[in-house]
Amino acid sequence: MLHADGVTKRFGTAVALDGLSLDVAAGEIAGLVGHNGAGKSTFVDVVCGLLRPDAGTVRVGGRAPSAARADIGVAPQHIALYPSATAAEHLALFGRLAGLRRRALAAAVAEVVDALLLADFLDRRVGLLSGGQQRRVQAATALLHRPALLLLDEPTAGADPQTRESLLAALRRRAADGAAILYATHYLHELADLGATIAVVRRGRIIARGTSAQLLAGLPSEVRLRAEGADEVRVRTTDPAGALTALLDRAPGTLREVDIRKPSLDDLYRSLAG
Ligand SMILES: Nc1ncnc2c1ncn2[C@@H]1O[C@H](COP(=O)(O)OP(=O)(O)OP(=O)(O)O)[C@@H](O)[C@H]1O
Repeated sequence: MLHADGVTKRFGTAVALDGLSLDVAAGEIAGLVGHNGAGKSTFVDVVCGLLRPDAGTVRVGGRAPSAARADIGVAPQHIALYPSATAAEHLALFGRLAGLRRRALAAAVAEVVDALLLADFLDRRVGLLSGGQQRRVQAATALLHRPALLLLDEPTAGADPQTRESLLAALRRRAADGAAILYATHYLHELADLGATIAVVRRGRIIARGTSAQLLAGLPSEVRLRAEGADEVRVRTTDPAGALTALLDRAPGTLREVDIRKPSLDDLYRSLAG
C-alpha cells in the first residue's frame, strides 16, 4: 500500500531523510521508531504530501501522495485542529472534505465517536479540551473516512491509559479490515500490543526492518541466579538454557532465585538506534 524508495529530504544543509526506503502492506501496522530528530515526522510529512522530497519516490496505492489524498488519513505529531470549532464540527468538516455525506457521514462519525470515546465532549470547543482529548479528536479526524493508509505520528503522546487503549483497539480493527498503518512512536510496548512490524530509523535511513521476533532473534537474554552464601550472578547470553545449566552446576549452595529475561524491544532499540 505504501512504497517509499530512496526518499531524501534536506532542510538547508541538514539532511533529514537520507535515502529512506520502506514498504507497508495492506493490513500491516508498521512501527516507525528512532531517536529524536531521526526523521520520522519528516517522513510522515512526505508520505502525506505536505513536504516534497528532494529525491526518491513515494507511492500510496500506486499513486503519488498528491493524487492519493482520499486514501490517506493523518494524525500529525502536533495538534492541528481549529480551537474555536467543536469536536463535532471537526468531524463533520473532515468527513465532508473526504466526500462523506448524510447517512454515510453520520455512520462514520458515530463509529469514531464510539471508538475514541468522544461522546462526553463532542459539543465543546476543541481549544477548551485537554491535551489528551484533543489527541483523540485528531485521531478521529484521521480515521473518519476509513483511509487505506493511516499515518499516525506519536498519537498517544501524553495520553491516559484509557485513551491509549481505545486508540490501539481502533487501529487493530482497522488493520484487520485491511488498512496499512504507519505508527511513529517512542512507546515500544504499544508496538508489541499492536503486533506491529518494526522499522528503525537512524539519521534518515531505515537501519532495521522486520517483525519484532525477527529483530529480537540473536539479541542476548539475561540469566540471573542467586544461591545461598554467594553473590548474585548475571550473564548475558544468546544461549540462556546452556548458560543456566552451567551456572547451576557451579552454584555453591541452595538456590534462592533464578530468572531469565528475554530481550525486549527496548534492548533492540538501544542496540540499533544509538
Ligand atoms: N522545517 C524544518 N526546517 C529545518 N530542519 C528541520 C525541519 N523539520 C525537521 N527538521 C530537521 O530534520 C531532522 C529530522 O526531524 P524530524 O522531526 O523528522 O525527526 P523525528 O524523528 O520526528 O524526531 P522526534 O522524535 O523528536 O519527533 C531534525 O534534525 C530536524 O531538526
